[in-house]
Amino acid sequence: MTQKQNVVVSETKSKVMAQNKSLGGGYISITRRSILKNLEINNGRVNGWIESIRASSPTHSSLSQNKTSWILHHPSALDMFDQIMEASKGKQIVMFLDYDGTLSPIVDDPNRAYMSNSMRKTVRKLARCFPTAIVTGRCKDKVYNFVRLAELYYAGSHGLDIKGPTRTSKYNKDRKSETLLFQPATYFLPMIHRVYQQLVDKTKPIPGAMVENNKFCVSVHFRCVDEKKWSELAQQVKSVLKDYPKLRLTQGRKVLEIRPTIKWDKGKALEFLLESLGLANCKDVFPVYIGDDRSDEDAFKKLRDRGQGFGILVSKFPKETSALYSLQEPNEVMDFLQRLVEWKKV
Ligand SMILES: O=P(O)(O)OC[C@H]1O[C@H](O[C@H]2O[C@H](CO)[C@@H](O)[C@H](O)[C@H]2O)[C@H](O)[C@@H](O)[C@@H]1O
Repeated sequence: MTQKQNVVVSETKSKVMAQNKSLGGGYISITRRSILKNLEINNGRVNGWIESIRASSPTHSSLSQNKTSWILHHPSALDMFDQIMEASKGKQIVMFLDYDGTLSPIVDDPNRAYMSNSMRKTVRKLARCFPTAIVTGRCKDKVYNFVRLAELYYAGSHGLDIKGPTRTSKYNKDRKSETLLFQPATYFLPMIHRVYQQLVDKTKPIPGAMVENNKFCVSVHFRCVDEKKWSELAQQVKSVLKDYPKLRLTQGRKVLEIRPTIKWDKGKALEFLLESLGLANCKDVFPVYIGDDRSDEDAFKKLRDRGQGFGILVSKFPKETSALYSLQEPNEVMDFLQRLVEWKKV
């Protein structure tokens, strides 16, 4: 056994990693391969796009064969609960929670990605026990309308729009956090707005396509677009983006995300929030980040690099990840958060 990120992991890890890498090619179906073959996006680099689709939309049956070995590498955070708590002993736990696919289940209509009342109650209790932040690709105000908990920190637009709690709790009594507002990409606002409008126009003819304005970034959803039209959609996005070298394209779960090129992501947002809490240089901090998507990997990686706390990937399928642990779905996230609350009370 070896000690990694304050938590004990099994020696089988390296073997499993090698195995996962060699099995990586099986994550995409033949049909998708042929549909995506002609795609050119991000200055003609099609490979990144295909890989992203593979990782974010794993449906191939071979995945289930890999599951057993993957779970050895990323065990369930519920199964490892006691070990996790042991590793956090004497340290300040700080909770970072992604929204879509983590606190709310993935649904076809992004405007209806509601969080359950039981999840809201659990997160409310969690925030009484530990400093808690929502870190999301969504616009901050939109995610706030879903979560409706004023005692939390919010980092919207992939961390480009950060706001402190507006209700005091034992973690922000000094009221400094109430005035916390950080927006490192305001320069991009007019550009993002223009791109949003152009994308709405360009994607209108594609049935099922939907463009979402996330303030400092834009999401082009293709969950409800026929796979035969994915290529066309990507071409339209590319045709808009070619005039905006200061914007970059990333991909989430059936969504293309247009973001400013500045070096800022969910990992940097996590670090910024630790700093705001006065915990950035503290050895006794134990940050836990839970997320389901590609953009959450920046935060998982940040925790690995810092050697503090760990990430939990929410996924039913094996995915390449820097998270240490896994949970299968938002219901399991709720169970895990509930156990944290109960543990803190004891
Ligand atoms: O960082 P996140 O909170 O995970 O935000 C990433 C994207 O989440 C939302 O889209 C995802 O959830 C939708 C609702 O379940 C689903 O329809 C979509 O296919 C998913 O990609 C959000 O709507 C996007 O703007 C975010 O970029």
